[in-house]
This record gives sequence, C-alpha cells and structure tokens, in this order.
Amino acid sequence: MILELDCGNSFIKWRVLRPDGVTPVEGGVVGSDADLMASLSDTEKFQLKKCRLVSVRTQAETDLLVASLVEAFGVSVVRALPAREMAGVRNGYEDHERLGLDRWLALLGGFHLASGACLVLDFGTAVTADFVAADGGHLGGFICPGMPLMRNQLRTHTRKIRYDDMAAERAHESLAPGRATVEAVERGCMLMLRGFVLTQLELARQYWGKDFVVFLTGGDASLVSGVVPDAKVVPDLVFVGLAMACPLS
Ligand SMILES: Nc1ncnc2c1ncn2[C@@H]1O[C@H](COP(=O)(O)OP(=O)(O)OP(=O)(O)O)[C@@H](O)[C@H]1O
Ligand SMILES: CC(C)(CO)[C@@H](O)C(=O)NCCC(=O)O
Ligand SMILES: [K+]
Repeated sequence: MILELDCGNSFIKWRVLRPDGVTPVEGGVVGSDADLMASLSDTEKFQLKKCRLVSVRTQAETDLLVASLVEAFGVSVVRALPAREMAGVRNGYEDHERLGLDRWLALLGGFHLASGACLVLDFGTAVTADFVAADGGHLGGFICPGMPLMRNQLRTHTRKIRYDDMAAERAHESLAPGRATVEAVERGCMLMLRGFVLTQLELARQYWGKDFVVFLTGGDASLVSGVVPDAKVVPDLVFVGLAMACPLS
C-alpha cells in the first residue's frame, strides 16, 4: 500500500491508500514523528511499499523522518519539491522555492478540481490564502496566524488571559460580544478569521467577478465554512496536489 504524509508545523496528517493509489484505507492526525511511527506500526496490516510526502519542516527534520520510515518499513519515499510550473499552474512567487510546499500542492489541487480560477484558504497553524487565475497564473497570497497562534499569543503575552480548552469550546456556541475573558478572546479570534475570509472573497471578486471556486482546507476549516456557504470544504486538498506532484510509477 501507499503512505501519504503532509508534515505541517504542528501536526502530521497521514493516510494509507490501496496500491491503486486512489482508495484511502485509513488515516489520521498525529503530533510527532514518534506518534506517526506508532500509528503505522501495524506493518502487517498496511504492507507499505511506497510513500509520498510533503513537508514544511526543515530539511534536517524531514530527512530524519524519511530515514525512520525507510528503516522501519523499507518504503521508497518520494518528496514533493518546489517547481516553477506544474499541471498548468505557474508559481507566482519571485523565488518559487520560497512558496510553502503545502500551499503549492493545495493550489495545484484546487486549480485541478476547479478547472478554472480559484481561491484556496488553508486553516492550520498558519492561515494562508492563494489566488490562481483561470489561465493557471498564481497571483500570490497571504499568510496570517491561525487560531491556535492567535489564541496562544494572547495567553502568552498577557497576565490575565487564562482559560482551559473546555471553556474555549463552550465559548464558540455563540458570537455575541463576550461577557467573560474566554468568550471575548475566542469569539474575537473567530471574528478575525471570518473577517480575513470575507476580505479574501472580496479581493477574488474584484479579480474574477463570480467566476471562481473557493476551497477551504486545514484542520480549522470548519470554523469559517459558515461564512462561505458556496465554498468547497476539501480537507485532503494537499493530498490531491501531492498525488499530482508525486506520481508513483
Ligand atoms: N484530529 C485533529 N488533531 C489535531 N488538530 C485538529 C484535528 N482536527 C482538527 N484540528 C485542528 O486543526 C488545526 C491544525 O491544523 P492543520 O492540521 O491543518 O495544520 P498544522 O499541521 O497544525 O499546521 P500547518 O499545516 O499550517 O503547518 C488545529 O488548530 C486544530 O484545532
Ligand atoms: C505558511 C506555512 C507555515 C503554512 O503551513 C507554510 O506554507 C510555510 O512555511 N511557507 C513558507 C513561507 C511562504 O510560503 O512564503
Ligand atoms: K497546512
């Protein structure tokens, strides 16, 4: 079977596909290399032969993970690499190697699924927006702190903002002005996210009128899906692009 990995800044998303390369068998989200190895340790079950991965971690960290995978499972590993152009999309960065590979793959996947102009919004540790025109030209994008970073910056840089995860979850039942710290912070950050989304939509409309598809992906996509009812929520958009960038012959 085939192992696919999306190594983000906080989590590794993994899934195992049948040898046909399309049918997912199992997958998950883990917080460390060790947790990943543990999740995959049932080697008999998966019989992994090949692995393709994308990483936004350092070369050294990624090399270490690849070495463990090769040692534990004997897989052959293919990594997504930066490209100036692929599948009809032209990387819009001045230095194409600087564009985060998770963004590159998500926008490749988005353009492929949309067959036209698209706006790709990814809600992970960071929040990113990327614009791809109908002719495949990537216009560039935006990077902002995601929900976990916004919340933790406030917690870290103030004395009196302290609350636990349970309280945070309860605070999201409404978006009314907060009447307790947890509500004020959680709803405030939520409105920042939503405001970001609405601004990106406005920009896309200025470029393309109504002729574009919006994709939402990343672990926190569900937080904002309500403000873009027409958006396509595609949690595995990075994997769509990964399969395009790393065909397994
Ligand atoms: N099963 C899960 N495990 C961990 N986080 C999850 C899970 N489901 C949703 N999330 C949410 O996903 C967010 C993390 O997003 P995601 O996994 O897309 O990115 P990341 O790997 O942290 O960062 P990035 O890919 O941007 O570098 C967390 O804020 C968390 O709220
Ligand atoms: C922005 C993140 C952190 C999102 O995961 C990642 O794509 C990244 O590290 N990018 C490199 C910087 C850039 O894309 O300009
Ligand atoms: K990501």
